[in-house]
This record gives sequence, C-alpha cells and structure tokens, in this order.
Amino acid sequence: MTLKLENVEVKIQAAPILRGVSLEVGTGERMGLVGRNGAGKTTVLRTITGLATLSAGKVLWNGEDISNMPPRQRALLGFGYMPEDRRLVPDLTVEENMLLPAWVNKDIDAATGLGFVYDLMPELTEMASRKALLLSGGQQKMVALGRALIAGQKLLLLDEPFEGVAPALAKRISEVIASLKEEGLSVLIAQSELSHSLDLLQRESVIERGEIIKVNVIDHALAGAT
Ligand SMILES: Nc1ncnc2c1ncn2[C@@H]1O[C@H](COP(=O)(O)OP(=O)(O)OP(=O)(O)O)[C@@H](O)[C@H]1O
Repeated sequence: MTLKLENVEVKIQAAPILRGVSLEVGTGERMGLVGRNGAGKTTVLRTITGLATLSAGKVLWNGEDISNMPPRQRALLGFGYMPEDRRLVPDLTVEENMLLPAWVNKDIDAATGLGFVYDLMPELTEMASRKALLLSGGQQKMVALGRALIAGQKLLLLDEPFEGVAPALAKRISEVIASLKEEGLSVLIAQSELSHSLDLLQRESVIERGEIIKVNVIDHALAGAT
C-alpha cells in the first residue's frame, strides 16, 4: 500500500502553491511533512484526499493513478484525513461526530470503522455519549483522530495532530499512531515542529515554499528513542 506523489503542481487562483512535489509513503511507514506556516503542508494533504486539484503531476496509490478520483471514492480506498482545526460539531456526541464521514458517504462501513477505533482507543468508548462541546481541546483531537480512522484504515493524513494538546494527551495520541504500524497503516503527519513525534517517524520530508527541499531519515538513537 504505497502512496506516491510525482511532480505535483497545485495552483490557487493562478498562484503556484505546490511546485513539483514528489514523495512516497510505504506500507506501515510513518512519514513527517515538516515546514513553516504557509509552506504548503495542508495543500499536500488536501491534494492526497482529492480536495485540492492538481494542475500537473500525479497521485498514485499502489501504482494506480488516482489523480482524478473524487474524495469520496478515495475514502473508500481507506484514506482518512484529520484537518488542522478539529471541526467537531459541538452539539453532537463523540460517537456521532466520529460517524459523520459514514453519514455523508453511505458506502463507508461504519460498524467496522467504529469497532476498529474503539479497540484502538478504548477511552473513546467511555466518552461516546458525551457532547463534543464538553471535551477539552486534546480530547477533541482524539475524537478527530478517531473520526479520521473510521474510513482511514490504509492511509492516515494528519494535520498538526499535537498542536495545542497537553503533554499527557500528546503522548497518548503518539502511542495510538505508533500502534497503527501493526495494522499496516501508512501515516503522513504534517507539522510545523517535530518535537512531539521525532521517535514516531521513520522519515521526514521538509517543505519550503511549496517545494520538498530534502528528506531526512530520522536517527532514533539521536532522537533518544528506544
Ligand atoms: N484558498 C486559498 N486561497 C489563497 N491562498 C491559499 C489558499 N489556501 C492556501 N493558500 C496559500 O497557499 C500557501 C500554502 O498554504 P498551506 O495551508 O498549504 O500551508 P501550511 O504549510 O499547511 O501552513 P499552515 O500550517 O499555516 O496551514 C500559503 O501561502 C497560503 O496562503
């Protein structure tokens, strides 16, 4: 299950936002996408989900060109997306918020998705019937992660999953993401700083002004990981 971007160009109102972006995320790999605000990280994730339109280049999934596939079909391939803002509906419960993608896209297998998420994050079972507005910011991030996993059981795209999250919850989110390797999930994590996830990532692509300028292999000994 390999994701590949080949020379992807995206323009917004004629302005070049992504300029020849190429990257590859292998089965079970956790790849970082690191860059400053405005570098183009969110646009890369939106291109993979199909929400942003390419003006050139290709998005490949297991070698198949999916550049023109609509977002709802990509969800059925097992793509999950957690946007930077959590976008939970305050008056809906935790479970209802997680089921939103399946309400919108009837082809998503909600029961399987929900079972997968509750096995992975039992704490969400305990808060399933609480309204989203009663949760802390970090708990809301957990729910948003759960929601991304309802469909995203092959490729998970996370935009700033640790931003504004207290250390204990950030550690828990990190643990959950790490455990996905056993499920063979590929994960791409966009963030402006690496601090929370150095030991979580195998590689990081560095993006600057819409271009990948380098790919680093994370040295876990140096990062202090075991
Ligand atoms: N809808 C839009 N209209 C105009 N410009 C846009 C739009 N979306 C993104 N941009 C521009 O594209 C560039 C890349 O934005 P993008 O959100 O992908 O960056 P980012 O690295 O994710 O940063 P951030 O973490 O601040 O979201 C920025 O210069 C941004 O201003």
